[in-house]
Amino acid sequence: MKEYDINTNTDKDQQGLLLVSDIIPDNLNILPLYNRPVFPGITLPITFNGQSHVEEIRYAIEKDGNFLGVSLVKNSDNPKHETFRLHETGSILKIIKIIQITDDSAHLIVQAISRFKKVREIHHPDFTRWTVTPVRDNEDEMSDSLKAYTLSVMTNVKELIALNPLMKEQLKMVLSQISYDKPGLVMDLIAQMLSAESSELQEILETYDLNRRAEKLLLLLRKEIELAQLQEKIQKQIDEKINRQQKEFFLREQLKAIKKELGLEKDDKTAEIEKIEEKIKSLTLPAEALQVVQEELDKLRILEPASAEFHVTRTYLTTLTDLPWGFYSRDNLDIHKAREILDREHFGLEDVKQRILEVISTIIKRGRVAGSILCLVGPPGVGKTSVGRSIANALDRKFYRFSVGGMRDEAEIKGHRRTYIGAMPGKIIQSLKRTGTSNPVIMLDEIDKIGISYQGDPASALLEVLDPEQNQSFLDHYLDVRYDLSNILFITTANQLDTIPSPLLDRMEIIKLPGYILEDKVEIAKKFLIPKQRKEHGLFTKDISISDGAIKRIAGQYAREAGVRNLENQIKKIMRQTTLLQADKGNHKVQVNQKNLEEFLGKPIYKTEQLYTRQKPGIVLGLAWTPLGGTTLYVEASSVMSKSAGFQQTGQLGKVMQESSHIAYSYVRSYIDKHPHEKSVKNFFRENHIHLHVPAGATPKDGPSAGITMALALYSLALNKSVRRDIAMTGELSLTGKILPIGGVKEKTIAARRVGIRELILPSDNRPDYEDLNPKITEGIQKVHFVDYFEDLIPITFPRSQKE
Ligand SMILES: Nc1ncnc2c1ncn2[C@@H]1O[C@H](COP(=O)(O)OP(=O)(O)OP(=O)(O)O)[C@@H](O)[C@H]1O
Repeated sequence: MKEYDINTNTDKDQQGLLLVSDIIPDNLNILPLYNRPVFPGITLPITFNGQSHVEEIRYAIEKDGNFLGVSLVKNSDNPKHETFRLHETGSILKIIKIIQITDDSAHLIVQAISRFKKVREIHHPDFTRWTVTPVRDNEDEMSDSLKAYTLSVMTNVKELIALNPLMKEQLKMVLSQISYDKPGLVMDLIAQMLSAESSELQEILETYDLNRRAEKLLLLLRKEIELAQLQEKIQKQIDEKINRQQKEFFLREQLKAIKKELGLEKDDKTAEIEKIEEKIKSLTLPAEALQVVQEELDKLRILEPASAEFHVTRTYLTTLTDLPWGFYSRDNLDIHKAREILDREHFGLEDVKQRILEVISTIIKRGRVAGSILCLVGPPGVGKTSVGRSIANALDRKFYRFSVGGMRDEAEIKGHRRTYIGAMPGKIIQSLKRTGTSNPVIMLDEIDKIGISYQGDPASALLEVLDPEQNQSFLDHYLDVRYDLSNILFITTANQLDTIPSPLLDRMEIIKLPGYILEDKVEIAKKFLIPKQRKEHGLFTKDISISDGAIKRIAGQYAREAGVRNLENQIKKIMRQTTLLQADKGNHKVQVNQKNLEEFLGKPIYKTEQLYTRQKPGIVLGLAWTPLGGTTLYVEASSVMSKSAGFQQTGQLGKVMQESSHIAYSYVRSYIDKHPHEKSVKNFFRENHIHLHVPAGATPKDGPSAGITMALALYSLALNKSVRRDIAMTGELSLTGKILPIGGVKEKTIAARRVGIRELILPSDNRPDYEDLNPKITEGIQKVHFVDYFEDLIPITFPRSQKE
């Protein structure tokens, strides 16, 4: 039996006296500790869970005089029996107070009395029970080395206290209570406070020799200090960062306040409002707009800058004040200069230029645009857009262009109401903002392709914009303030007139650009397209030359359409290859001529001038007008012997064209009946099923102007005689054989010339149209036959030898 002084603070006088309750029994119940060991000298609360542990504690209270042992569970030992898992050195605890004890948990306040060493295990069916021997520190003789160790420990502890404020209070209290003559106790108390690993702490517990214990503790203390230093460093860095940010924030706020106090700077909202007010001063706002602006400004003043409403109002005011209220560019009043600009930028187009100059001179004379809406109509690539730009240049006005093709929403023209999120003004107001003047030239492209949908009718919105009666006070939904558009010169472009809504068409001044003949294209290429593309590809005159013959071949065999865009594309192709050749071979001069053209552009797209090189009965060359320009078109008729007569047409003919084919069929049948013909001819339509076809079957065609062509094809088929190859015709046929006038004389003449036709047949009523044509267009046409009746065609079209 060993005795132990449990009161660490007891006076020397009391040391000899021992209470019965302080006598530690030899055999104790041993309870496991899972986290860290308990060091002697410590009083601490402790909880044990589990029914068997509660039983053990009860036993300790009842039988072992409140003493029990605790020992740390080993990490990787035999888990089967706790005995094998427990370290053999542990601590003897005395239960000082029972806080709560239930069937499966016990909360206690215990005091660790001393270390113990296991002597042997006592067999007990339910408990882990060992015979233990308490281990006391030998502090009787304080050697010098132990003193030194103790001092060193204390120095390190002080260092640690300085670093770790959490430990500070605890350690301070401990240190104040202990004296240096109990170094073992001091070390145990310090060890209890360290955050070291449980195995390291257990090692300290198991080290009975004080010098060695101090050594080990010093190691742990150093570690702890380093950890604390690192922690402090990290903390400092974080603090610094936060402090810097806070400092900057405070300084900035202070600066703002100082500046505001000194009147040097306003807050964001005031600055914003003043900016808008400043802008208003520079504008000539009409009274209505001014009132709205003032109202909106008042609203802005009371709104919170962070609110959505503030944002909406500010955007509205910015848009409104960004418009060029009262700003007009000064028009060029010199008509000669205007003519010079038009001539400089475009080849040919004499009558177009003439019409444009008339419009410009009116604008100059009246000093305002009012009423002039130009509509440039023509196939793609004939220069509608570039003529529009030239008009702006000639007038010295800003130019803005946008396409209305496919536009389905009225809001694109008139804007969205401001209540919608992301609302914007319409295209017209946007173009004013972009150009910065109230009198630009605005080009509305593809007006013939404007759409209608459930979102409104953009065409009627356009009417409001274009109509001189209405556009003085145009109301955009977003702006909600009237804007005078009457000084804008509107130019529209279209490929065809038929699909333009008639109220719009009525208000426009139509200027037709019919397309170019081969010679024009060669000139345009030489004078405009080649120099332009050369420049755009970074080439000089010395780098590339394209012979006249080659240009002619490009225009004739690679780009035969009415405009010059394809021609320009072919020229681009040559330029691109030149730049590549130069990159490969250094400063290499490229010379393109008729012979080597194919090396650049590949095989020609159009080989022969005409589809048919040999004429056959039933085939007649007609002339047609399409949105892509004038074109030549063959009509083919063929017969199938059949018991029942019949007539069918193919080639995607529109309704009007189908009707006119029926007229041709009926008329030719009755013409043959009424006039002397051979019997086989007389019976031809009764005995044959007739098929009429217009090639390029995939392209839709319509209109009445192929009437005479179809009738002649049927007549030629019935007679089994071919018509002349070198003649082309156009004209509407009435049921009585009268030939009625048609449109697009100019385009059709150009188309005929493009394929080398030299003789034309036109309705008599179209004579003035033809005679009005520029001699340059009619230059290559040797003869034009003006006809009134179907009969007139016969002597012209059938070669003399075959004539009846
Ligand atoms: N008479 C001309 N003189 C000089 N260049 C021309 C002439 N006609 C057309 N061009 C040029 O042809 C190119 C195509 O013209 P543009 O784009 O104006 O055609 P467009 O008629 O507006 O075609 P789209 O209907 O497809 O918009 C432009 O580079 C233009 O400068």
